[in-house]
Formats: sequence, C-alpha cells, structure tokens
Amino acid sequence: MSEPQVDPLVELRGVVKEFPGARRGDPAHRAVDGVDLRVDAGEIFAIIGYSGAGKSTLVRLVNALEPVTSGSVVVDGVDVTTLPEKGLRDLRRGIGMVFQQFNLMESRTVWGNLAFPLTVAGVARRDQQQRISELLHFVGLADKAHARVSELSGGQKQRVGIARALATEPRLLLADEATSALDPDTTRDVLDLLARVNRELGITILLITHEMDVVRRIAHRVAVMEDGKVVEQGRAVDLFADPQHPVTKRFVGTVVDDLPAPDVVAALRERHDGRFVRLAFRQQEVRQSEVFAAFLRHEVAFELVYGGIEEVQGTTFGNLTLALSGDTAAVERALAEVAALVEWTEVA
Ligand SMILES: Nc1ncnc2c1ncn2[C@@H]1O[C@H](COP(=O)(O)OP(=O)(O)OP(=O)(O)O)[C@@H](O)[C@H]1O
Repeated sequence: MSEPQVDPLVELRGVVKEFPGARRGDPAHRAVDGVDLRVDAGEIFAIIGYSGAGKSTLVRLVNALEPVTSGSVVVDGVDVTTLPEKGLRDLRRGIGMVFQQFNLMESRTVWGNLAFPLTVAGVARRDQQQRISELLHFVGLADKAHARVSELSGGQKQRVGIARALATEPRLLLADEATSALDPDTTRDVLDLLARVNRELGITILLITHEMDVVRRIAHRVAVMEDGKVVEQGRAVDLFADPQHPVTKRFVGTVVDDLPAPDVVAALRERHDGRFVRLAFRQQEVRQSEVFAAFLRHEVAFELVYGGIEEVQGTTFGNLTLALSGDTAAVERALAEVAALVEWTEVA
C-alpha cells in the first residue's frame, strides 16, 4: 500500500554549508555536507545528533539566517536561498522559533513579550489583546500575564517562548533544543505542549535535539546527523525498532535497554541459573503473553532479568532478557516455537 501524498513544507536538496577556516589559508569547514531532507506539512520532524553535528546550522539555513553554500532550501514552495529582503521578512513571519535559552526579554512582563512580535507584525493594539489572551490560555499561563519573565520558572519561560513563537500564526515551528535547559518533569510538560501545538493547531514542527527521549515522546519522523551529514532517517518507530547506523544505535540505546552489559550479565548469573536469552519485541502484533505461553507449554520456567518495553507513537517495542530453566530439550523446543513469534538471541 502506498502512503498518502502529503505536501512537503520544508525540502532540502543537496544542501552544503561551509564556514571559512579560523585563520587565513585554513580550509573551509563543512558544517552541513550534502543534506537531503523533506519535512511534510503537519508532522513533527526531529533532527538528532551529537554536539557539532551541524543541527543548529541546518535550522539556520531553513529560516535563511545563514546563506547556503550550495543546494536548495524550499519552504512552503519558496526557494529561500534566492529571496530578496522583503521575501525573507515574509518567510520568517511564517516561521516560529523556540530556543533552548528562551531568548525572552527578562525584565518585561509576559504580556510585553507577546505583544512585541505582534507590534512588529503590525497588529493593532485592540487586536493584540484578544490574541495574547488566547495564546496565554493555550499555553496554560493565563494567570501570569502581568508577571515579569524573570520571576518565572524555566518551564513557564519556555511556555512563554512557545506562545511568542505562535503569536503571528506560523505554519512552521523551529525548536532548537527547546527542552535541554529543563528538568525531566518540566521537559515532559513542554513536549506535551509542543505535541498539542502540532495536533490542535496543525503546525508543523522541526525540532533539533541531542536527546532520544525527546524523539521517542513526540517525533513522527527523525533524521540522525553526524559530521554534517544525515546518516539515517525515517519514521521514529522504525528507527527505534531497527536502527542501522552506529550513531542511531547509540541514541536508541540511551532509551531502550538493548543487551545487559557484560558486568551486569556476570552479576545476574550469580543470582539466576539457566540459559539467558534476549527477546526482541518489534511489532505491536506480537503479544508477550503468547511468547510466555510457549515457555509454559514446555514447562520451561522463566524469569525476566533485564530490559523493558517502550512505546513510540503507539507502537510497543523493546528487549527482554529472560533466564530460562528446565529440561534442556524442553528449552530447545520452547525456543523453536518462540522463534516463530519474536527474534531471540543467546546472551553469552
Ligand atoms: N558561524 C560559524 N562559523 C564557523 N564555524 C561554525 C559556525 N557555526 C557553526 N560552526 C561549526 O559548524 C559545526 C556544526 O555546528 P552546529 O552548531 O550546527 O552543530 P550542532 O549539531 O547544532 O551542535 P550543538 O548542539 O553543539 O550546537 C561545528 O563544528 C561548529 O563549530
């Protein structure tokens, strides 16, 4: 079955960005190295990579804060690499930005921070009132309108940051490490808010992060960057279930326990007899109960010693390491049946 056609909102083709070397005569530094990327209207697309991978530079090319060295960047049907000044202003008005350090006017009130982009966009004062009030309700800060930003918590500041980004009704939101300065609970709240922005307002979100948990929680699709290149991209569920590139595997490993480390296995062996096998649950259709029933039918005792099941965009997957004990032949028979349901590997 072919996927339904969705219009791309952002399309990068063969994009290269070089910065001049630090000293004269130094070779140019390629921060973005031949990137092809397509963000569909209505989705949450994540770019993940370690520090220096080129994520921030890539995002700055999308809103044309930096010119590309070569390649094309098309946003909402317009090639931004050739836009004159007026076109750039229109482009940026259609793109909301959310930053790691919030970039708010700290000494001004929440209201003042939200009024600013509206004034710049030429929205009359009486219309600003209505819009700001809607925005504050949407982000859950209706009672903070007249508080100074400096009095707010980090999570509240980021809510203001998101409200400000939404003020001029953009089609696209660029979020650069929007939750990296926040604690885990606050991160969850802010990610929930971004998911609502996407779902309820229909705004496309391109976010960059170095945390796979952010991807797991809200991204529909993801691109993994290393050394300026996209090394792997696809649906978030597919990348979690079957990462190919070593960098992707490392990122997925931060969220999903893969195999217990050798010292963990050694410690587990002191407490558990029998064979250790790892079961890889990769599809929603495979129910754990069916797998466990196979062991029970063959009178094989099992104990879960490591791993866990995660959920990504409604699909469950994960790895469970079991200690199996029972008659050797019975264990073999049970594993033969289990192999028809899930992939299993011996844990040495
Ligand atoms: N204005 C600039 N001049 C020179 N080099 C730059 C400039 N901006 C970025 N770079 C270099 O380009 C590379 C990619 O940087 P970039 O900030 O895009 O990476 P990143 O993946 O966003 O990492 P981080 O999360 O640390 O910001 C780095 O080697 C960086 O030093």
